[in-house]
Amino acid sequence: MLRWLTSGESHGPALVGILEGLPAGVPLTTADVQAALARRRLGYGRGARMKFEQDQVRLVGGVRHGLTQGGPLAIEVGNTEWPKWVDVMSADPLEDPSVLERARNAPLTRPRPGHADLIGMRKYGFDDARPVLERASARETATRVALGVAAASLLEHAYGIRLVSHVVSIGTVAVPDDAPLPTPADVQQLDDDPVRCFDGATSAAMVAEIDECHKDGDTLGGVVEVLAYGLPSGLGSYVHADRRLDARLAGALMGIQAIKGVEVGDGFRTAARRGSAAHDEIVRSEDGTLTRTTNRAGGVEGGMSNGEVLRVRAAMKPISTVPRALATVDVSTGEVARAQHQRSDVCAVPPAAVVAEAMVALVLADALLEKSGGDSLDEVRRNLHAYADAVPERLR
Ligand SMILES: Cc1cc2nc3c(=O)[nH]c(=O)nc-3n(C[C@H](O)[C@H](O)[C@H](O)COP(=O)(O)O)c2cc1C
Ligand SMILES: C=C(O[C@@H]1CC(C(=O)O)=C[C@@H](OP(=O)(O)O)[C@H]1O)C(=O)O
Repeated sequence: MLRWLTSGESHGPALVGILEGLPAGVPLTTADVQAALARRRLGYGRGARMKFEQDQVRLVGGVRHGLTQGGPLAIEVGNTEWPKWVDVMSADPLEDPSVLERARNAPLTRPRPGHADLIGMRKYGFDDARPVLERASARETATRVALGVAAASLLEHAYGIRLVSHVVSIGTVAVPDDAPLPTPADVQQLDDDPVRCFDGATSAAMVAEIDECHKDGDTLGGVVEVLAYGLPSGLGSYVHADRRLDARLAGALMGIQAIKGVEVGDGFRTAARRGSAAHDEIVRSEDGTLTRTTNRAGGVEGGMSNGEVLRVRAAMKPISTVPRALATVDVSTGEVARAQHQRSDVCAVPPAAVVAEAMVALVLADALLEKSGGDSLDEVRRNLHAYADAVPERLR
């Protein structure tokens, strides 16, 4: 079983992620993690913070000479902006609390609709939204992406599984339904695109939509898709609700800040179809193996991977800190007010795709290890191939 945890605040000294349950021998370097974090910073529409802040990666535990050792992996993602926040976010009591008067510490008492601010203050007993937003912030997704690198490395080195993430819509601008799916060979093109979109014309329209929205002092959401190529058949199970691969993927994707809906395969569109046009017929291909004429299910049937390309989508709501600030109440005075706003992303759908890819990697790595067992990468690989080889000819 693969377990993960993260800790840290948006403006704290660092975030920390721990991943337990990885076998020994999985390739992982500081540069791999740094590259993944750089991809998470990409995307047209992000705010000023992405330009001046840097992620500083340190592999703290679980890796030696570029290979995991079987113990918990610990990754620290330091924040170069920390010197500006040492007083406001100090873990220890301040010797001279008056420094806070000079620091960025005015209590945040105008909770932002769509954020955790108001309910977090109510629930944890704070008079100030600062501690709520510090932990609710999607800055935390940096650690998930860092841990996802180790999961993706396991998937690739154990069985050649490769993930791809891309943006399928921003606001009302969407890629055409019949647009080709990107493959692992297209990842560089996606990384180079300003909005991580595989369709050139749609990408340009998305950029224009973000510009328009920015001008209007507004924000945007959208839909991302993650694809997994090369999965073996039989990850997850139909035997119990919490073993279903689709349920685990949906839970992991819904666990990302601002994600409000998940689709597996054609998802909600399938509900409008007749059964004869909703499923994927089984045919014998020329090489003698069983295959499908379509992939509407998105690679999952009966809560298990079916050997086709996995396809999951996640819908992100528009950024909650709207520059044309929304109505709220100042909870310190009870007066009608406008929500707190300093700066914000206009649109964070492209980085959300990278975060979704990391979450899918973590779920698939967990499901893969559940199938294979194994304490070393070699053992995982051997077991997976033994399983695949043992499937009788008539079922392949
Ligand atoms: C990659 C990413 C970047 C985000 N950037 C911002 C941002 O700059 N400003 C903002 O208000 N919300 C941002 N959010 C979304 C908020 O954190 C989110 O709306 C908030 O946690 C409340 O959403 P919830 O109701 O799903 O928890 C971002 C989310 C993600 C995934
Ligand atoms: C720092 C990151 O994202 C932040 C997520 C975020 C939010 O409210 O979720 C709000 C913004 O931070 P701030 O309010 O300080 O401008 C984003 O920049 C990051 O992704 O690394």
